[in-house]
Amino acid sequence: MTAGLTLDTVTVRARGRTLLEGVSLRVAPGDFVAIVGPNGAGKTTLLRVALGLLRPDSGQVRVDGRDVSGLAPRERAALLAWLPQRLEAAEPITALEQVVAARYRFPESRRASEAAALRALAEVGAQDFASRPVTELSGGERQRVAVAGLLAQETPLVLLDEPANFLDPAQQLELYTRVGQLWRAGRGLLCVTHDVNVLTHARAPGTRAPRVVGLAEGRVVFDLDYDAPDLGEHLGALFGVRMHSTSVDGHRVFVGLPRGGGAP
Ligand SMILES: Nc1ncnc2c1ncn2[C@@H]1O[C@H](COP(=O)(O)OP(=O)(O)OP(=O)(O)O)[C@@H](O)[C@H]1O
Repeated sequence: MTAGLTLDTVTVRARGRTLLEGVSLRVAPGDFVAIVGPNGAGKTTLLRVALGLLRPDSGQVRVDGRDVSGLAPRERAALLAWLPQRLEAAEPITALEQVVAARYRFPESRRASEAAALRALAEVGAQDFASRPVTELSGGERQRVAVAGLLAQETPLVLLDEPANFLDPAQQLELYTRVGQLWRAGRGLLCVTHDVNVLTHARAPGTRAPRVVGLAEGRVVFDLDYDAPDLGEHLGALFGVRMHSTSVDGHRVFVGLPRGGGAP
């Protein structure tokens, strides 16, 4: 099967340092893969390499069976959408303009692009921002506009770098519920997050679990289902804490505690 995103023994070096070492990973349509790891583990580097923004020193990245570095910008935009970690808004374009820009690969009229962009803004409850300059929006509002851009791009693969950045708890819950809808609609999702607990919101009752991939010093150290009994143990080792797993209203949640402390 060639559809989806495949990283095959990818190694990236920069300034004499190894940022990724022999990373192999596959995100097929309908997969939800979360990447977790300490600061500086290489998570963003992994996304950049997957997007073809950074060339691996060795190994291969294939999207839909093709080397990502050989894709023309429009071809790549038809396959991969991404939400970067930092949302820079240098130009005072409106939220609508920004989401329209996410449609550039579609051979369609301006009117059709605007209609699709407005639908996407409405889906994330950001229709009221449509005519406001993005430079005047709060971090959370800007994040919702960026998510509308992801929806408007209509790609089979979506890459997210800490999408809950800047969002309050209610917005985080909503965002991950929406991410879950994209997942169940058959998109392949690769999502960097510092907080595994948000993944529980992406899940509908009775559906399968997201995969959680641990990255440490540029290497994959585990690849487990969110339901795996030993996930807490692996997360604890990854972050250097004691990770307690519990259940709240049927949602599995993890709580990091200092090592050597007593039972909670
Ligand atoms: N172009 C570069 N040249 C040299 N070092 C780099 C370059 N890009 C990233 N790094 C280093 O590679 C390491 C991994 O960076 P990366 O941004 O991928 O980490 P991360 O896991 O996303 O971290 P965070 O959780 O803090 O966002 C860091 O130590 C960073 O300083």
